[in-house]
Amino acid sequence: MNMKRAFYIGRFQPFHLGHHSVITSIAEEVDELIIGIGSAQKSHEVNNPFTAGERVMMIRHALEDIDVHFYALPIDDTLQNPIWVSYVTSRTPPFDTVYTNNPLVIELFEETGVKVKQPPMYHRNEYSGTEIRRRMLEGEEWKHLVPDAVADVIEEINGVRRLRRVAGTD
Ligand SMILES: Nc1ncnc2c1ncn2[C@@H]1O[C@H](COP(=O)(O)OP(=O)(O)OP(=O)(O)O)[C@@H](O)[C@H]1O
Ligand SMILES: NC(=O)c1ccc[n+]([C@@H]2O[C@H](COP(=O)(O)O)[C@@H](O)[C@H]2O)c1
Repeated sequence: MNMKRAFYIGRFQPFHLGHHSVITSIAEEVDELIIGIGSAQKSHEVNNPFTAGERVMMIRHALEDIDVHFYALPIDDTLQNPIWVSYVTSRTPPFDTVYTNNPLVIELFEETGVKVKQPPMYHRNEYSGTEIRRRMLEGEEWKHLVPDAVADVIEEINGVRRLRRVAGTD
């Protein structure tokens, strides 16, 4: 069995339609995709409101329509950057390509000889976790920027109320 397996890492706070578009394109190039849920230990913060388990739920439901085997795996941060790549690979199935636009992630993987591809950005001004959290806080429309399944998860966990509470605006 010689599978083409790739790794895509993000915080997914929340998982949005930009992530969905990237994964749809990656799915055409690989047999299996490992989705790393970064900063897994963080939640209940203005920039990281959702738990790792809630982000697993978002991804699981949002990707029901996608034709690729995927693993959504929470990955905690490490205190030291130089050990992060070996920590990641100790927690994931083997992969040969990383998809990311994060400069630190690019640097750390390239230093260890792993091939990195940078996916194109989709409507980055709106499809952005930062913009979606801002809209939630300001009471603006945000549901059209995420898959319907993600809006349902956020409603189920009362995510907007939590974000406002941790931001001290509710
Ligand atoms: N609109 C988009 N189109 C394509 N790729 C995106 C888009 N938004 C984010 N990405 C990429 O997805 C990966 C994971 O991103 P992340 O989960 O941090 O989302 P984000 O929208 O950048 O979140 P935040 O604004 O909270 O930092 C990163 O490589 C990021 O560059
Ligand atoms: N030392 C570390 O723990 C380390 C290093 C590089 C990236 N990361 C994580 O990888 C993820 C990258 O995702 P983004 O592209 O969404 O920023 C983040 O969760 C970030 O914390 C962690």
